[in-house]
Amino acid sequence: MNDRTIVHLQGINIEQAGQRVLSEVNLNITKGEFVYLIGKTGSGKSSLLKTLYGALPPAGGQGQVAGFELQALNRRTIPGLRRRLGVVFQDFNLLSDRTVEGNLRFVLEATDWKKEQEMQERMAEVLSEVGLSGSAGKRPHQLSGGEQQRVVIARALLNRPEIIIADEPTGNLDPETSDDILLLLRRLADEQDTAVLFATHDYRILEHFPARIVRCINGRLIDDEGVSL
Ligand SMILES: Nc1ncnc2c1ncn2[C@@H]1O[C@H](COP(=O)(O)OP(=O)(O)OP(=O)(O)O)[C@@H](O)[C@H]1O
Repeated sequence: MNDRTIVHLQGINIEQAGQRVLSEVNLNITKGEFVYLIGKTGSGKSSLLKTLYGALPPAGGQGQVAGFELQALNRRTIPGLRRRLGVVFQDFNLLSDRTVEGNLRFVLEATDWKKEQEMQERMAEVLSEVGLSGSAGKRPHQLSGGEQQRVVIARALLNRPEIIIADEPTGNLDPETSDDILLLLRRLADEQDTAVLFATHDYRILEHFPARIVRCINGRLIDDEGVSL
């Protein structure tokens, strides 16, 4: 572990409804690193991601994410952790009755931004980063699936997260649009030093855009070489 470590798990056990899903998980991710998380359906990818964003307390072991101790998280500290993370799901989860700007504003207000000019500037910045500067006034249904996922990524970037946790973010997108979203996240990792943990079933993406891979298999997390982490 060093001062660029953003995820540090040691011997973490993960359970769902009292059943062990993953045992003795060790994982280190550093700032700016791009990591794929793969594994068959039901192998524990989403459970691991939930543990990282504080939605599933570990059933044993030790872990830190963005400086927060996972075992010590509680209702008071979880909002602080969530502010250091950007979470992107397969379903876009945008508020359909609000514009793109309204969706971004909703998050800024929920995370205590107060000054109108600063909010305007930050919304313009994140929309520019995802290539949607002209779309602030549109509603989600006026955007394509790829554009909606870009809005979700813009929303995830608002508070300058140290890591983006993406759970099958391209699962509902066609191959070309999936590539665009993947390349956007990889550019953010390179240019903004944001780590990205990208859960996917899409072996085409892994082949076309190689990066570090961690795999859930037989209740364990293993690295690219098949060594138990
Ligand atoms: N809320 C829950 N309550 C009970 N069991 C759950 C819950 N969520 C997941 N599980 C179980 O935990 C195991 C791991 O599920 P998880 O969703 O983490 O897998 P996954 O690798 O993300 O799968 P997929 O690729 O299908 O999303 C599965 O056996 C699943 O049935």
